[in-house]
Amino acid sequence: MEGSDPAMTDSAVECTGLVYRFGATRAVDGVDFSVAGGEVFGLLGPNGAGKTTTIRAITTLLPVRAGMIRVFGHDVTKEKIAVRRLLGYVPQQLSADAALTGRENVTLFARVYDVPRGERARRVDRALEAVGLAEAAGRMAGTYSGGMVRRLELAQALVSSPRLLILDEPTIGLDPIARTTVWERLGEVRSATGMTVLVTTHSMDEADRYCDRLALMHRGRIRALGTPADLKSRLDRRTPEARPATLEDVFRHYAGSGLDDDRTGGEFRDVRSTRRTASRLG
Ligand SMILES: Nc1ncnc2c1ncn2[C@@H]1O[C@H](COP(=O)(O)OP(=O)(O)OP(=O)(O)O)[C@@H](O)[C@H]1O
Repeated sequence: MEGSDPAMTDSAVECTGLVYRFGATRAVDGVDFSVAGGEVFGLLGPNGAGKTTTIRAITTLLPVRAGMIRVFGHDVTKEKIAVRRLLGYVPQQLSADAALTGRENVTLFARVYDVPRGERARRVDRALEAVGLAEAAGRMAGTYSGGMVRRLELAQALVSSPRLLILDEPTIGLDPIARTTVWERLGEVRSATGMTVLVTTHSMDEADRYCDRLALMHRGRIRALGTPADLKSRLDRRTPEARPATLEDVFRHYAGSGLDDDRTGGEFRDVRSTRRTASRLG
């Protein structure tokens, strides 16, 4: 598919047989899934399940040594630059600079992503507007609330007009109103542009409400895949109970007793990284 026309495929992401090891740890252990163009696809799973490793491979930040990933038909190994041009990525780690204004932060990303100089100012304003930060754009990012920082990071990723936006835990550490605002802004950009969204989350509630389809990961593998309604109704058939299954029931069924269960495979560094993200946003 080298040099193929991305418009020729409806599939935003095709991930086949992905295996990724950190030394002896098989962080991703044979993962297959595809994300259709225009959908919001959620990767759900406990700490250490392999979600971040999977999306870092999709973004080309980790090498794909076993398996294959295509983004709009482009092979992430052979066509790195083409893939990067199609992507926006909001990592878990802080990507905004507290000592720069909101506008300066987004402008920096516009340069990094090679947004043509003549279009930069307009695209930066549009991205800030899209996330509701037009008025605060002249303020230092260090004075922003956690929700504003997350929306600023969203603007940074949107400035290149990506066809695929990848978000790692976009609402971690945010209060309920800030969470809703992030999702609403995302929804508005999606309806305006048809952008595809791939998101990792621990929030069952958000996965249920905002994702078209979900893959539930546990110990490097996908244990269940489908729409939130599918996943819940499948569980209903297996364990008929008085009340309908929730997504949390689905999660417990496939991943053990809960997010903080020590059998789920999360390690110290997983907790540390989650806390670091949460505290800088809190
Ligand atoms: N740089 C690294 N070096 C060594 N092991 C790592 C590294 N990154 C991840 N791992 C291990 O790989 C496994 C999967 O980690 P990953 O970060 O992909 O999980 P995750 O599902 O994203 O977790 P979280 O929800 O905590 O972000 C874990 O066992 C983790 O400890």
